[in-house]
Amino acid sequence: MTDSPLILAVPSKGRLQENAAAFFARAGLVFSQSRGARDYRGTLKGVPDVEVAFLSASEIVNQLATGAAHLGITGEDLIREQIADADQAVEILTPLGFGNANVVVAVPQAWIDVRNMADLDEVAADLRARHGRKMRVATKYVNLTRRFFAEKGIADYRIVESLGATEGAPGAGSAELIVDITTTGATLAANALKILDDGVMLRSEANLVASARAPWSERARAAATAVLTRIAAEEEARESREIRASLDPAKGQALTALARDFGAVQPFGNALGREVVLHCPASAMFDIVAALQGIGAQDITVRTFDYLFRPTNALTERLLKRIG
Ligand SMILES: Nc1ncnc2c1ncn2[C@@H]1O[C@H](COP(=O)(O)OP(=O)(O)OP(=O)(O)O)[C@@H](O)[C@H]1O
Ligand SMILES: O=P(O)(O)OC[C@H]1O[C@H](OP(=O)(O)OP(=O)(O)O)[C@H](O)[C@@H]1O
Ligand SMILES: [Mg+2]
Repeated sequence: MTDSPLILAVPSKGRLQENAAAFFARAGLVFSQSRGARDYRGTLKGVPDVEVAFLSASEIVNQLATGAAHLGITGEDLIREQIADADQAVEILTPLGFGNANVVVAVPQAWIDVRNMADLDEVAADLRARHGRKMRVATKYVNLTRRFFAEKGIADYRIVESLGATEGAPGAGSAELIVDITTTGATLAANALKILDDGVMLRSEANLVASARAPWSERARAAATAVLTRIAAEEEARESREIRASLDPAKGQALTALARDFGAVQPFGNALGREVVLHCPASAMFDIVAALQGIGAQDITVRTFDYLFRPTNALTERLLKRIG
């Protein structure tokens, strides 16, 4: 425990695998799987004290919840479904912009009069009256479903646990409706299902997640800081631009005001003679260029970075604040 390494859990299959690998690669974090591609453990090139565990998105949630892994990438849908006390057990460090999918309640398109969750009350009553049984909901999101249906005041139903091909359940007659994840809607459409108007239970995406229960040794902390520093520097770089220009030094005050107005910084100060260097949010770049032209700047160039290392970063701060 005192000097356990950092365990980093990475999706090894399914929808998140490719994007997760690309995400780490962008941050300059390259896996080495010493014993060939079927090895489920690896290391990070050039970052000591990290053990990489290649697991399914769902197993990553289990390991974060128990503390068997320190950091991992997985879907929020699985976190909310599989961990009852998610906010105690884990800290979501940042959403990653991939693996987007909604967990939804869907019913047969043929149910023309059923549009929202409240309408399910009538469906349930009808099934009971006519067939003497409960309305059945097929899903693998048992906990999310119970919570959401309770919030919507739907109580008269039964969950049929599904382990795959959930969308086929109504057609096969094993359930009346389903709760499942959807991205393009193609699978729902292929099974003649529609999402209820208020039936989006959760908008999920992949997240970088830390375990609050893992053994955060000094070694693990240092390794996590090294990993998060690279991830944050890549993100900071992607969201930033460097602007250089030639400007009359007498315009120093106007330049300082301009930088302040647009949230730009002058990393080398105001003392470069005619040379101006600004770091700015990518979104403000064209406005800043126009403003610079407005005060007489010339030969304005804009560059992107591969990495931008700040003295500290939000990811590391968030982690350290949480694990104390
Ligand atoms: N259609 C989808 N598009 C984008 N992301 C998805 C999609 N379906 C699932 N995901 C995300 O990826 C996670 C993993 O789902 P995926 O189906 O890839 O897992 P898996 O490794 O195949 O495991 P299983 O065998 O249980 O399905 C989901 O929980 C969700 O966060
Ligand atoms: O809205 P769509 O873009 O059609 O995507 C939705 C489908 O994708 C997922 O299944 P997946 O392909 O991962 O197969 P699985 O059920 O075997 O996990 C999910 O369980 C849906 O079935
Ligand atoms: Mg799947």
